Amino acid sequence: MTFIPLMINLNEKKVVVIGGGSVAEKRIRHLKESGALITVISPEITEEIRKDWETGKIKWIGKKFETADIQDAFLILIATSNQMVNQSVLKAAPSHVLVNDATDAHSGNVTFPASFRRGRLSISISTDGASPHLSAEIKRRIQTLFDEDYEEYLEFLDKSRRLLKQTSLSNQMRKMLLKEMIDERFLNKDIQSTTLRWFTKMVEERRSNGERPRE
Ligand SMILES: C[C@@]1(CC(=O)O)c2cc3[nH]c(cc4nc(cc5[nH]c(cc(n2)[C@H]1CCC(=O)O)[C@@](C)(CC(=O)O)[C@@H]5CCC(=O)O)C(CC(=O)O)=C4CCC(=O)O)c(CCC(=O)O)c3CC(=O)O
Ligand SMILES: NC(=O)C1=CN([C@@H]2O[C@H](COP(=O)(O)OP(=O)(O)OC[C@H]3O[C@@H](n4cnc5c(N)ncnc54)[C@H](O)[C@@H]3O)[C@@H](O)[C@H]2O)C=CC1
Repeated sequence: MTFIPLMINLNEKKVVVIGGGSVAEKRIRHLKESGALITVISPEITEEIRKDWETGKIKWIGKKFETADIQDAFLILIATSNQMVNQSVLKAAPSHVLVNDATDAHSGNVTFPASFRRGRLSISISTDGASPHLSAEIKRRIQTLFDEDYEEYLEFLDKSRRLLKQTSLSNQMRKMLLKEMIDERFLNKDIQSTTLRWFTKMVEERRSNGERPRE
């Protein structure tokens, strides 16, 4: 049995965080980007979590964990430093719910990798719980290989791909061009604009010939 990587859409999904310390804070910082509806269950919370609560970004219930807190959750994050509490959350979690245990990779069914984004490019590293430090170190090394220019490059690749779908080029030619653009010289913004102009022209020519665009 091994954990496999998945990307997840948490928009509007209920995420319940048990615990309000530094680990919970780190997770919440990350989760806020996802559009999840975050509820924190914890008698005490950090300054940063308190600010999120005061500004309405998250819900906080200032009490100890009880089974009823997690019954309608989509994802449960266990982040207290009390192993007895963590065990009782694990026991109470419905079997179909996603559970992350920050204190033990294998006791839940999802783990958090080290990750970073460059716009629509996202890169994640996991060590199956063996060494979070190594994940973080590998992330730092990979970050230097993919600089901020990748954000725009991804947008360029997306636009190009959409335009190419609307041209009358053969599938083979389209694939060849898409592959050709996976080259460092296309990180250059001038080359990007020239390429997009060329693709746009091909689409317009197709339209003016009265041909329907591809579906
Ligand atoms: C299972 C998992 C939790 C999950 O999935 O929720 C987990 C578990 C544990 N972490 C522990 C400790 C530390 N974790 C970090 C850092 C990170 N931990 C992250 C993920 C994960 N950590 C998941 C597995 C990821 C994988 O498989 O590689 C990262 C990658 C991502 C993130 O947290 O967002 C993030 C780096 C982010 C970045 O920089 O990018 C540091 C370093 C630091 O803080 O600087 C330390 C201290 C040094 C040390 O102990 O190694 C302990 C022991 C606690 C204790 O001793 O009390 C446990 C429990 C255990 O397993 O023992
Ligand atoms: N995944 C990771 O990256 C890391 C995980 N850890 C693990 O995460 C655990 C938590 O670490 P920290 O956040 O630093 O601990 P912490 O001590 O700062 O916070 C613990 C939180 O749990 C809350 N809590 C205690 N009893 C509770 C209960 N009955 N119900 C609800 N909330 C309760 C407290 O109010 C507090 O907010 C540690 O046990 C550690 O093993 C630690 C470092 C990194």
